[in-house]
Amino acid sequence: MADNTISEITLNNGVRIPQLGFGVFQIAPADTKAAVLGALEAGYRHIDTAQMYGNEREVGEAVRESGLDRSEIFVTSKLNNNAHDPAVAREATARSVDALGIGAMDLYLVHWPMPAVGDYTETWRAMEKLHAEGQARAIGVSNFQIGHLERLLAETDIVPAVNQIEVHPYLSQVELREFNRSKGIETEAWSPIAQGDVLGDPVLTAIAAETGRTVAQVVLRWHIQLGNIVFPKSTTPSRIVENRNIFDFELTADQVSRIDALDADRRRGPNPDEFNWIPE
Ligand SMILES: NC(=O)C1=CN([C@@H]2O[C@H](COP(=O)(O)OP(=O)(O)OC[C@H]3O[C@@H](n4cnc5c(N)ncnc54)[C@H](OP(=O)(O)O)[C@@H]3O)[C@@H](O)[C@H]2O)C=CC1
Ligand SMILES: O=C(O)C(=O)[C@@H](O)[C@H](O)C(=O)CO
Repeated sequence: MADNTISEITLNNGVRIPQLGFGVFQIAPADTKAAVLGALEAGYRHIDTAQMYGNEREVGEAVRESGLDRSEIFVTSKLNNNAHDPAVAREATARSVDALGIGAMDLYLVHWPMPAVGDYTETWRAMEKLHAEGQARAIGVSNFQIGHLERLLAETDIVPAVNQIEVHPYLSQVELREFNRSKGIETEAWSPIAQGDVLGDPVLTAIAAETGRTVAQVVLRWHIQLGNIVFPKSTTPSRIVENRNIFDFELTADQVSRIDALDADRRRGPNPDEFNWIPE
């Protein structure tokens, strides 16, 4: 407990991923390199970006300029919603790999299933080919519901390594996380502190007082003990450090249960069954 080392999880193809990372959604390109360098300085070794975020180039610059060996940093990106077509997916992936400029991605995800727009099984077939060609060490999905996963598992070959979904104390996603687990798919939790929405909660505030930690640390620690992979976003240097320091304490089973009980099925982001937004 006391050494505060970030734990790792072994994905279903043997690739290892740090359980804590740093998310860069809504970090402007001009601010991204400094934020990622700050996170790497604080000890993070896992960065979560996406074509949609417009900051892959700056993430890559930070990785290259960090002084760390490329193999020490785990980088995830995501296929954008306008690329649900095998040929378009191939072009989009080439642009991502070029922008990042760090060789193969460690993990590459289909960002949203986009059920009314394209056929995500065709997109996944394209991802399988890109993986076989070495563009990414592991491939996975994001925002896939149980029905989407069942179809993928029935009609394609590679079981996604992860499913990156919205999870926080107000949306604990018990059923979907259990489904992921039963299929060997790791759950990645996006908006792990609900973009700050949970931070004033009285139950969480009480547990923070009991543990001598901040509410953000308590919530991130809850994710870690559930087995979720998390990558909180912050551009505040003190919070970047605070969020990293969650491996030197443990919540009791009772504290975990009290956080579990906060589930209210309340999303901050879109419902993946209905979200079919295509960026320009
Ligand atoms: N696959 C998908 O569809 C999605 C993926 N994601 C991924 O998940 C990552 C994290 O999710 P995100 O939506 O950014 O939300 P988070 O739950 O990580 O919350 C980020 C917000 O919380 C604030 N914050 C961070 N740490 C603290 C702290 N210790 N105390 C108080 N406030 C804090 C940040 O402010 P400040 O920066 O000012 O410090 C920011 O406003 C994204 O960056 C992205 O990588 C996110 C959404 C969708
Ligand atoms: O951050 C992401 O990864 C997202 O997909 C979100 O931005 C999502 O598209 C959204 O919040 C739309 O309102």
